[in-house]
Amino acid sequence: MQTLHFDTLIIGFGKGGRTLAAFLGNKEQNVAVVEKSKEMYGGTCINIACIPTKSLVLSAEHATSHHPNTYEEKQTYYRKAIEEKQRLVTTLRQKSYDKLHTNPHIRVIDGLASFIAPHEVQVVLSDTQDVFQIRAEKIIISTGTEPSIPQIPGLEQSRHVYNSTTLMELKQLPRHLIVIGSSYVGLEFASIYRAFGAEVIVLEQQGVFLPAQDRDIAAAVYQTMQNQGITFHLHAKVQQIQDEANQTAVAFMDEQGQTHTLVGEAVLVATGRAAVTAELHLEKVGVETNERGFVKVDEYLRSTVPNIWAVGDVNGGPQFTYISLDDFRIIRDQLNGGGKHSTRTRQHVPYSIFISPPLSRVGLSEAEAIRQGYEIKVAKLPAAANTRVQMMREPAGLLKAIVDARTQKILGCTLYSAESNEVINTVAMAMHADMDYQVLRDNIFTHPSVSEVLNDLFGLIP
Ligand SMILES: Cc1cc2nc3c(=O)[nH]c(=O)nc-3n(C[C@H](O)[C@H](O)[C@H](O)COP(=O)(O)OP(=O)(O)OC[C@H]3O[C@@H](n4cnc5c(N)ncnc54)[C@H](O)[C@@H]3O)c2cc1C
Ligand SMILES: NC(=O)c1ccc[n+]([C@@H]2O[C@H](COP(=O)([O-])OP(=O)(O)OC[C@H]3O[C@@H](n4cnc5c(N)ncnc54)[C@H](O)[C@@H]3O)[C@@H](O)[C@H]2O)c1
Repeated sequence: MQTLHFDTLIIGFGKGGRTLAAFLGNKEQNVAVVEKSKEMYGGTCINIACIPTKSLVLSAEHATSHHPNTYEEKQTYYRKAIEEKQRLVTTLRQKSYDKLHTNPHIRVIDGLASFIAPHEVQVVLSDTQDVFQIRAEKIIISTGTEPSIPQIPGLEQSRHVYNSTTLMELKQLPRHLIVIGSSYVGLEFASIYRAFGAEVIVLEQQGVFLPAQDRDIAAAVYQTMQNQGITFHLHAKVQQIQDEANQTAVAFMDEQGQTHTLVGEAVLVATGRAAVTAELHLEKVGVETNERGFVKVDEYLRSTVPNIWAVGDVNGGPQFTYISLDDFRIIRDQLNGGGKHSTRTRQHVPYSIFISPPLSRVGLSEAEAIRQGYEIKVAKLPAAANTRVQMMREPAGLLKAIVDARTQKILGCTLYSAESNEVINTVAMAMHADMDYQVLRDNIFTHPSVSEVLNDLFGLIP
């Protein structure tokens, strides 16, 4: 069997993997990137996650602002949005491929990789099914995650059940969407499809909505989404899915043990994501995984085998593209001899759930700060206090800042407001710079802007 030799082999074309490939290629090291699907050049984010969903969020907001009346009008906006999403994804996928492909030190291989030995991987080419081996000094596992599908009778057989990838392939706007799961994926899709005009019902097995958030923030989100026409059932145990002529029936049990049946055109399963490690045959080389299949790594992302690292979702860290990118920085620092950056030095990671308006947070919630024993000062402000969001006709939302009463440092901030996905980065920067909260209270911001609300919010700290 043919064996190719490389300095570094990267399995998976995701954010961390491809950024590392470009970095090493520019240093004239020989790198192979093995990706099992041409449709996934660029990875999950570009092709089936962040980029297409956020393109749909913007298109859905545009559609809402035009108040389409009939289903046909709504359908036209939806169809155009799907086309625009596809155009964007195709462009970015090609750009991503070209960036690696045009580098003479990088070889992109379209095939499925699995381990044979700590330095050896077998590759089955996607087109021809030809098999060869790659030998590399360093190997980076960057194989990401895929939808985790619960065992529900009838789910597998149904023609109406989708995951986040397949729902976005639907060219026809479903009249009703039943969403199972109310975290990032469930809420973002509920928000998008509702804005396009579908009837949306969300089923969540937990009894608490957005359990990681303070109750006042969660209540504000719940209320706003309800006002937008989304129905929620918490404590909902989905029991069965059964197709009817052009629809499907979803039976669930409520907290009291009563069974209800919902009928709809489409069901989205948004119940989390599982590590893509089964095909790698990690057991052959002693790369250990945890009970959920994620690769076990230390703070420098080293697996249990010395020359093998894992970056991105597959290492069980937070599932965000910017974390995958930061994983690249951890590896880069090690390969450069510095090795200072690690998951332990990573701090103040912000996040946003792209509902309308987006919910963004950095640092601790009020409840977490109290649990951790801090003496705190808290400020709260309705998002509508900001003139810019009023102008944008998006006044919904609630803002909250938590400050350490002894040190005046910012412990956390939650912004449920239009543009919060941008503004939260300013707060995160202030936290990184270890600034006192008064810096945000007194900083000169442009006017009118959403960021200037930070003057008002931190000005309310007692
Ligand atoms: C619907 C949705 C929306 C999201 N929105 C956001 C967002 O707005 N912002 C954000 O930061 N994050 C978002 N995320 C999370 C983000 O997409 C992921 O954290 C990120 O893409 C993970 O990238 P990665 O580097 O781990 O690898 P991935 O990009 O997942 O790449 C892994 C690649 O490995 C390939 N592969 C797997 N096994 C093999 C094998 N054996 N051989 C060869 N190739 C293989 C796969 O085909 C895949 O292309 C979203 C996720 C979802 C599902
Ligand atoms: N804006 C973003 O950055 C963004 C957007 C989308 C996804 N993501 C990432 O993708 C990851 C996956 O997101 P997700 O929302 O799919 O998963 P998740 O793990 O965050 O949440 C899954 C939800 O489904 C519920 N659930 C599980 N099984 C259920 C069942 N049988 N019936 C009813 N409810 C059930 C859970 O209680 C939970 O609320 C997240 O970790 C996130 O980091 C990020």
